[in-house]
Amino acid sequence: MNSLFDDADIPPPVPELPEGAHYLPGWLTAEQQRWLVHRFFEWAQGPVPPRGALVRGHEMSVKTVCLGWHWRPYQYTRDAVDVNGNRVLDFPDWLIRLGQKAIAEATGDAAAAAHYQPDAALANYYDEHAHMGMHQDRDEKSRAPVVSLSLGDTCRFRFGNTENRNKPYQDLELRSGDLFVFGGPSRLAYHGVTQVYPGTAPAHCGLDTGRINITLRETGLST
Ligand SMILES: O=C(O)CCC(=O)C(=O)O
Ligand SMILES: [Fe+2]
Repeated sequence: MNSLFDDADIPPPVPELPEGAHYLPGWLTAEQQRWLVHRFFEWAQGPVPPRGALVRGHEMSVKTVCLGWHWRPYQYTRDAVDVNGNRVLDFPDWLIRLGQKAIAEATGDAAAAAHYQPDAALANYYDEHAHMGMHQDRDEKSRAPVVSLSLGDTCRFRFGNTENRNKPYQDLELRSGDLFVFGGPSRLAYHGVTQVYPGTAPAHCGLDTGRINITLRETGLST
């Protein structure tokens, strides 16, 4: 076999998604991925360490560090009241611009992109055993889209409907560098991460083990 035509690096076909959901595989360059991975490790050294949030008394397997606003179920606060009480890091300007670029390229709607003002980021770290159950992102007052960036290991991402956790849903693989956006009629779709595939992170992404996912949101809150 001629390895020139090896298909290992060709992503699977892009699935048909419900209105408002957009999947842009390979959106981040290798350099951008490495840069974001470094930022994640800086954030993790910041005033609030990553922690598994308590959901109905159970600690999530995913460890989360927040920017702008601290998220805990089912509330945003400026201070990490359920961790160490410290105020979270500010939401950086460059991350607003990255979010706007993501909206522009995912939706083609330049006006929506210009108005997008994400003010909270949840940076999640998944080890090989971590997963995230089906849920809606509904603690935000704003219904502006959620922008999701994936780094490191590939995962199986389940994107469902707005009614319940069950079918219909679609499974897709989110790989390092992929962008996923959900807004409009898909803003409150249930979604989750059913599996992380260890050892699948590309060497260029700067993360040896595990997966990082960064979601950007507009909280709709002020001060
Ligand atoms: O890790 C992902 O791809 C999804 C993360 C997510 O749904 C969340 O942080 O609310
Ligand atoms: Fe979510």
